[in-house]
Amino acid sequence: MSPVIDIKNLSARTAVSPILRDVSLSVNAGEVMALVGESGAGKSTIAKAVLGILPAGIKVTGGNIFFEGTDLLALAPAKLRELLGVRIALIPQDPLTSLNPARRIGDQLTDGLRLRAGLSRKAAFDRALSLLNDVHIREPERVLQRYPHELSGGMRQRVLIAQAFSLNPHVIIADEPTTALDVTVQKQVLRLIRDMQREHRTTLLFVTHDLGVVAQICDRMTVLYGGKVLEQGATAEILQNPQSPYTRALLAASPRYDQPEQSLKPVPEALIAELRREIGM
Ligand SMILES: Nc1ncnc2c1ncn2[C@@H]1O[C@H](COP(=O)(O)OP(=O)(O)OP(=O)(O)O)[C@@H](O)[C@H]1O
Repeated sequence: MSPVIDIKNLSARTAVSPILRDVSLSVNAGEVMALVGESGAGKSTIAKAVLGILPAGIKVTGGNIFFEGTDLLALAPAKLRELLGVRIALIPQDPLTSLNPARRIGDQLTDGLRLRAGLSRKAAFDRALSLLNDVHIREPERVLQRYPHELSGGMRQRVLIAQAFSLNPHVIIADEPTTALDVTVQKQVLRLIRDMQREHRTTLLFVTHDLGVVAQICDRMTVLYGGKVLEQGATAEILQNPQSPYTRALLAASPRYDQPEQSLKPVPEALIAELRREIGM
């Protein structure tokens, strides 16, 4: 089986420093791949590179990002825009800033269905209603009339999950999709993403710093530090038997969702210093 996403030797840098160092990873159809690492590891940069939305200060200096065999980095911007939202969709980190505050939920949710899938206004609203039902939003008719600020954070994220799945994309990139939510809502939203992913058999690239989240929904994981891949493999295997000293330290530093009272050990500074020397940071 050929991978849906196949990143090969991707490097990127700012004017002053490397951000991604020879990153390779592949995600097979229907699989959930986690990008894991602490802040600054380069997780979001990889996600943005796939989506073609790298900030102006970061340039790709080498490598390829194949999506179903097509190198996204070699694609004309207009062709890339055709894929985004339709074949490749995003569940963003902050639902409030990702929705237009001045437009009703219904109008925002139906845009893609009308403009990209060619549905009539009526058909798009019917589909939006059914999508809101799928993400367990009560009274969907009323919610379609609301503005984003009238919804809770969890509701807004459900709307964005509905939007991400609305055009049956082959890949969804979820960039820390539960970080902005409070803990009980995080669990519900995570379960929703997992259920939707399984039902639609969508390939999912899941950016997170939370190993508890990885354990719950990701089939495989890629551990990053300083823009470099340190370890990659099946989640269960890595969590049970991490090969990289950094992954071991990251595990020791993470609260276990099944044993939250256990004391945590921060990643040792000596290990970070050694890693930075190895990577050449
Ligand atoms: N617009 C930018 N200009 C310059 N450097 C940037 C820019 N955005 C990110 N960086 C740098 O790129 C590196 C990787 O950042 P990135 O956001 O990909 O990490 P991350 O693993 O997603 O971390 P976080 O969880 O904090 O978002 C960091 O050193 C960051 O400071």
